[in-house]
Amino acid sequence: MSIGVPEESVRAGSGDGERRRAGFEVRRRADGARKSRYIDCCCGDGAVVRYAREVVRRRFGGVGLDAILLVRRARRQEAHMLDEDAISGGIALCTLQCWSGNGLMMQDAARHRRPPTFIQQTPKRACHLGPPLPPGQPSSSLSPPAVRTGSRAMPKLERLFQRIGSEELCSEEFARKEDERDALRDLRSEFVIPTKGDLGNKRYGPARTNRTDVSNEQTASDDSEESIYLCGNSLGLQPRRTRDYINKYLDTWASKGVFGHFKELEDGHAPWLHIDDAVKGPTAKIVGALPSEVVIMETLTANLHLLMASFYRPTKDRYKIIIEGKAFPSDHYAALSQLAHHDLPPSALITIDPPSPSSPYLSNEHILSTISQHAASTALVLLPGIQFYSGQFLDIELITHHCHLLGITVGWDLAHAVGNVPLKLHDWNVDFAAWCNYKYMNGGPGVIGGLFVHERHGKVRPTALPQDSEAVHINGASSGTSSNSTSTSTNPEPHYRPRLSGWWGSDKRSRFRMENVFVPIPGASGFQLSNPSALDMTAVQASLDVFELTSMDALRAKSLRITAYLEERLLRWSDTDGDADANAGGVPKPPYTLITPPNPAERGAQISVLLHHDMLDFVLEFIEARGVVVDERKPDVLRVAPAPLYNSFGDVHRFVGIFQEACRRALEKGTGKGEGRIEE
Ligand SMILES: Cc1ncc(COP(=O)(O)O)c(C=O)c1O
Ligand SMILES: Nc1ccccc1C(=O)C[C@H](N)C(=O)O
Repeated sequence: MSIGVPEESVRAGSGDGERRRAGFEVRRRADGARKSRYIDCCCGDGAVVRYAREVVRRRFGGVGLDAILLVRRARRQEAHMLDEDAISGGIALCTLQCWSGNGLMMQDAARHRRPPTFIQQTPKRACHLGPPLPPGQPSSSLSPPAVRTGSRAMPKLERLFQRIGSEELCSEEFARKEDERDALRDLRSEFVIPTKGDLGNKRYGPARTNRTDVSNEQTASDDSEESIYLCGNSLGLQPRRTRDYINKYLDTWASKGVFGHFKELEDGHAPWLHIDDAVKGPTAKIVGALPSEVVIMETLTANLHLLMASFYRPTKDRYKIIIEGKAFPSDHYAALSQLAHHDLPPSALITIDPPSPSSPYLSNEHILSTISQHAASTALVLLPGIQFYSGQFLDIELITHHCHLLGITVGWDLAHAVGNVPLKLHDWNVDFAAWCNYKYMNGGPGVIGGLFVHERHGKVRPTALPQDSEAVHINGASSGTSSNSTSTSTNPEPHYRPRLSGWWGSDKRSRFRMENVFVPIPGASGFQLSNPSALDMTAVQASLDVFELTSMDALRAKSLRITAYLEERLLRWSDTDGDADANAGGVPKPPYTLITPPNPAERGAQISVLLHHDMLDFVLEFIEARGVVVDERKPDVLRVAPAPLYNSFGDVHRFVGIFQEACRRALEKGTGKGEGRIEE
């Protein structure tokens, strides 16, 4: 076997009936399976296994491949089950994924003991990966398969509250008990929750609302009551400490002037000169990076451009950019304008489109096959970690790996993912990523953003001597495109990835010497341009300090629970006491559908609700008059996001009550008769 370690055959643990039927055999390394956490998992026997091994050996030389798992993708359930088994055993997997045209590849292989034809299947087209190679044939004749490393990122998770009867689930008592058992409930007090009155009036500070609701009835009973704020996916709430931190910043500026840049103050924050370093550690934890791989700077769209200036380097053969069809407009414009900047036509922008307008879900198969289809001419893939509209959490690890196998650089817009779902940007080998700090990060409207550059792209090497032939190519970038193109022993400039530069990206020790020699700080900091707004940095620091009170894992645990609760409550529409299944048995269906993936592993905190047509305006007005804050995406979608840092189960309970009442009133008024539409 290519991994070249002693092995012993073992049978799978739980759930191996299906494996046995499919001819699965699981092998573990004998040299301490627990310690090494490696597994070799092959399907079928004889020819199939030999073929798979041969493909892997030729293509990857066995290097870094610890396991092979042939997954029958046409039956997703089974693929999930297999991966989950492996995860529960704490096992790292590499996956060679193959699809069969008819979904029967594994069984055929097991029964007939013959090598299958590997087909990568998509809803639209199938592309052959080709038949098994005869020995000795060069591997370049194979199209690369999708390969996953590391543990499965997207297991199929259960619907947590499915079995609880509606009477119990929909009671106030249930929400209260959930809040009592919520280990993070005290974090809510770290935030300023606007009152209903605050939201309604036009002045600063609290005041009673004079607003009337759409049906001219009594509005919210008590203006001093906390609003139901489920809009952290757009603008997060203000941490209480933000005001204190900003006051300190103002005091420092008022009392120290320019010395505030340099002076260590008692009980103060980091001198402004070092404020970028002070926020690295906590940021790195949130996105799963090394501190040197992240920097807080500029804003999201600006950062995407800066990163593309470095990572999108089109050539005659490879010049396309692939984005998703429903990309956030700013990303779309950014990608298009990058093409124009390089004198390339708009047709070089390839979009991964949802299968149908009413179903925004992008399956891995669809994403990977679109990328594969354009691989030969693609330079860059730019995708969202979480899709802003549907709330779908993309499989960053899988897609990144797929792109890398095809020689494509891939960047991620993490606007809706950062602070929302656990990320492992370093381990997932992500090339670059950018995000904003005003959504789940709670840094304040339009506050400074952040970016990630993988360690391998941020290296800065000392000037090479001319005879050092390796040094003329750094991280795949030709020295001819870098500012330091003429490398000689007298040239003081180091080698680094080309970029658009500014003085704040240059080494702190020489930054103020004004010598006009750019010496990039290794890592992401070397991508900085200007001195950052200390006011913005202070706000981000306050929000990061709230995150420091917990961990992304703890937040995710709560998020999974509270979002599942929201989903389950929305699915129980019936006025009567039936449970969720009763809806299928003739009880009226709700006048809305949920377009966010039902698998909790494939979403963050947001549930997008597609209302029947023409209901949105009425529903929104009705719920806003009662102190609910969610956001709308015309024509028919409401996005509802319980942020685990500050939202309670009580919030969700109150929201669903008001929202469903609004829907009933809308139906009574005669709206909501047609199916809803999502953005065209
Ligand atoms: C996915 C996504 N990308 C880009 C942006 C634009 O961000 P900014 O205005 O901070 O550049 C946003 C939000 O506004 C967003 O949600
Ligand atoms: N920054 C804003 C300013 C005003 C209104 C909305 C935003 C948003 O951020 C929208 C968000 N990106 C979205 O997913 O819709």
